[in-house]
Amino acid sequence: MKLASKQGSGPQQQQHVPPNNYTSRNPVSRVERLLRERELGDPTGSVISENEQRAGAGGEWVNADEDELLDAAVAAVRASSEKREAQGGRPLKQRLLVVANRLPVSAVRRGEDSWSLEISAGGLVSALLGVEFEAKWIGWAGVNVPDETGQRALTKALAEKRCIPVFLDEEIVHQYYNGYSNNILWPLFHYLGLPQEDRLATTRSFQSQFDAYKKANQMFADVVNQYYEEGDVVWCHDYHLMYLPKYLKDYDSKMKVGWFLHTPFPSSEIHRTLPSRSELLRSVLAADLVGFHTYDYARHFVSACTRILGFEGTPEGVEDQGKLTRVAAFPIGIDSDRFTRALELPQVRNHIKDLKERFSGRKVMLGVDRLDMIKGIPQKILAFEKFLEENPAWRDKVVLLQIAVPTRTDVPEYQKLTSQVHEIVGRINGRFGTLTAVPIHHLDRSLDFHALCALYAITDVAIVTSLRDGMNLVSYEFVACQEEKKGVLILSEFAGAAQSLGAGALLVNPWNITEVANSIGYALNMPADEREKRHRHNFAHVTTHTAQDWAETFVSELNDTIVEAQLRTRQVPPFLPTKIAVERYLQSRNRLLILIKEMELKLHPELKDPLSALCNDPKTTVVVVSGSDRSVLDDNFGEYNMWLAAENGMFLRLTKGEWMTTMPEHLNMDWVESVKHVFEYFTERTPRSHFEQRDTSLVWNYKYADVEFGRLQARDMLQHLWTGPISNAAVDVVQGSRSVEVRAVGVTKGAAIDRILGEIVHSKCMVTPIDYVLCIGHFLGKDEDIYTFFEPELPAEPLNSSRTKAAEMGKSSATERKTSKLSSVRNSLRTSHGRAQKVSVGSERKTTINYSFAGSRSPQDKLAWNEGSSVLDLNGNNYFSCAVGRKRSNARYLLDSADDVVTFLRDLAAAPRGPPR
Ligand SMILES: O=P(O)(O)OC[C@H]1O[C@H](O[C@H]2O[C@H](CO)[C@@H](O)[C@H](O)[C@H]2O)[C@H](O)[C@@H](O)[C@@H]1O
Ligand SMILES: O=c1ccn([C@@H]2O[C@H](COP(=O)(O)OP(=O)(O)O)[C@@H](O)[C@H]2O)c(=O)[nH]1
Repeated sequence: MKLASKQGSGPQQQQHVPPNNYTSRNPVSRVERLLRERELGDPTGSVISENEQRAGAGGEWVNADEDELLDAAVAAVRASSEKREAQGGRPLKQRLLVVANRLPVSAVRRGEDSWSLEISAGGLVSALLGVEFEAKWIGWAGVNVPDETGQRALTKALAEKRCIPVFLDEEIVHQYYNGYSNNILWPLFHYLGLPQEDRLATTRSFQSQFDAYKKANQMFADVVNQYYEEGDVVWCHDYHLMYLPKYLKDYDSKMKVGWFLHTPFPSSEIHRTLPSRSELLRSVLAADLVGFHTYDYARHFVSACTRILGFEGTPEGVEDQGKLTRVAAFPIGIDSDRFTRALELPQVRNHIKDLKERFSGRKVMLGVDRLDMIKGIPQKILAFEKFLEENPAWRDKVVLLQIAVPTRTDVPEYQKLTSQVHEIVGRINGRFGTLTAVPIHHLDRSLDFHALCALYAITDVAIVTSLRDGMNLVSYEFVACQEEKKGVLILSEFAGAAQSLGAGALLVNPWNITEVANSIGYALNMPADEREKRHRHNFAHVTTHTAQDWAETFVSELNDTIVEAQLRTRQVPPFLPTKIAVERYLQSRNRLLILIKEMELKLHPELKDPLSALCNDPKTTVVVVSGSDRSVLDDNFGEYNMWLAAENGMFLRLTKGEWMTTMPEHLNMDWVESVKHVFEYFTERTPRSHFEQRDTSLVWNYKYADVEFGRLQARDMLQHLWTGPISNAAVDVVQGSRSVEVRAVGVTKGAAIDRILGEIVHSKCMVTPIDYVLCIGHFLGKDEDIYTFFEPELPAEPLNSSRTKAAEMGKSSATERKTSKLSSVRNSLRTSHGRAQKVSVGSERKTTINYSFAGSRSPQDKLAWNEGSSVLDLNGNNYFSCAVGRKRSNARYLLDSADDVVTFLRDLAAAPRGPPR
């Protein structure tokens, strides 16, 4: 996947990073980085003090006490952050609301108004047990409570544990939990496909289950909303609650919402089979931050959003109309200390002793799984059978202990699995067992924490054969308990944990029974030094990547993401104050009008005369910048007295002169041939589409094709490109409304302006600095850097905005600030970077590029010309950047449509002209 880095704001700083941008562990906090990018610099400034009031990067979490295991569960939901209040020095706490389908405790009714609470089993609960937070946990208590008395009593009992129940009735649980969540989403996300929808076999259709799913999500949202206070962080968990971010944001768009998926997110090819594929993605995208266990899952999610929704995938996440949802990988961990501490407890030591005696003379193999089809339990047992079959000498020397925790027992698939596993175990024990010993000990129940720790500690070989698994914490827990024994971990390559424990484990494909059987043999015979080496590696990982880190990183990133979104000024700008823009135009001495046209270059007939008038005004320079090639610009604008910038400014000409190239040196174009193959392939398969090859880009256009089909093809094309020819190339991919463009990195309209202006200034021999800039256009988000090109030296605010008013009241000097650096710059572009050179249209001669990318120079630095003279004398009031037809933009102003542009340019042209310069 080719992704442009966000490390620099200027086009010159665009660089390419390896495709792991969805990972979250950055050395510098995201906000700091953004501040640096935005040259706000001082981390004690006003923006950061807003940031100070959040938990997160650098924040200290308050540790809660941990007594009993149940209290530990409660502590798990106690997220607290301490940050110093800007003035008083008092700590500010940020509350965290953890929302998951299941509470960390399940309720068991003891009487009309009495309840006992038990710890729920499963990875999500275990992970959060390892986290010390000051927070509330909102979820389902795993039980139907139809009566008010019961609900009241349970609410009270849970409140002591900082848990808040969501009461779901039986029918909803059937359709939402057993049905949509566990019979549809769960198998699909684990690559087991969708169940057949058979109206004759069940009254529950996909649709009714989906409706119940939405209803349940709404019920969770209602409860969250009831407890939510401004400033809280709401962390939603898992596939049960994919609608929750949307419903929460419907309540309050300012709510800080994160969503984390504990399962895999499958390839978009799998996700697209889901009838409600788009709605679910859109609802998740309402969150501010979306997290996954691995980079792969994050990448799959982003590609599902680009392919299914047609949104833009960026290195940061998914973007739609300027609204970014951050997507990142946050691999979960465990609280390893809790396990190592438990091993020291007398009752655990006793248990260990008993188990050692019980299995003395035999090597112990261990499997611990919920009895779920994704865990590959039949595959594991069949591999063990094969091993025994092929290694008779081991038959009385090894035992497999399989803990199979019953789960989702109301779902028919799980019931079938239970019978299947029992049948296989019975057969194998019958085949290889003796009167006194059986090779497989199969337990259909859960163990308590201490029993589990003892089992992990005495195990020689742990075996995890998940067919798919979000992470698999059992493998982490086993490693944490093996400091003494240094046993071997056999681990499915399809578990998320394979990415972190792969170096120390024996990785297997669970579908390959022969391979798994061989690995069992290899593990049982592994020499001590190899075991030691492998264990060391994994132990170091497990003890340093803890559940606490995971949760802190997520919450901190969520806070940062929100501050960042506020800083990221993809805002809704005000409308262009056309009257003022005309007035200022009249008052100025040297104006620059930059008109940007994307694909459709045909000039509006009513614009011909005004454009001629503007072009012929000696105090005005008009430039048309386009992604199109030279001949297209020639055909459409050749008759005017203006500058043309083709292929995003790579070629330039005054209409009276010849084309010149401003192409940077060292522009890597090695990718062209392979991209061309992909374009040819899709052109052949998409009637009425075509592609153009330009000097710095390739554009596939489907504006004349069937729109729907064209879009589908474009999404497929992007997938082909990302996974193939451009996966390592220095290119940007720009998705247009009817086009896909692949262009060399740095070929943006903003980057072009730097080079173009140098050329114009030089060739026009300007003596008067440019004191008015109008930059107006209709194009894609990627090229928006053109609007910000002039910004660093200008006040940040446009006219009419609320922030400008504040600035005008207190800091009018900002608006008056002029381009002070201009005269201090000694070397002009020309002398430092040379001149553009002429080429003729269609010429093979590609002259060397004389402008190298300009780094982080300010526009004035960029545009200083000969020895000390100024190119720009622009103050904020005379700068009008204006986006057409976009809702959000980096431009200062908006115009609704092309018609508004025509009206405005007509007004501008009709304004009285000044004397020649
Ligand atoms: O609540 P249940 O229906 O009984 O299911 C138990 C949990 O199963 C899933 O666990 C996942 O989360 C683990 C921690 O991130 C991860 O290691 C594992 O690979 C996943 O399968 C499910 O995602 C949870 O919501 C359930 O609570
Ligand atoms: O008898 C048992 C068996 C398992 N577990 C816990 O259940 C979790 C299973 O998590 P994992 O990520 O391996 O898979 P999941 O069940 O969440 O899919 C682990 O923390 C185990 O310690 C448990 O509490 N009691």
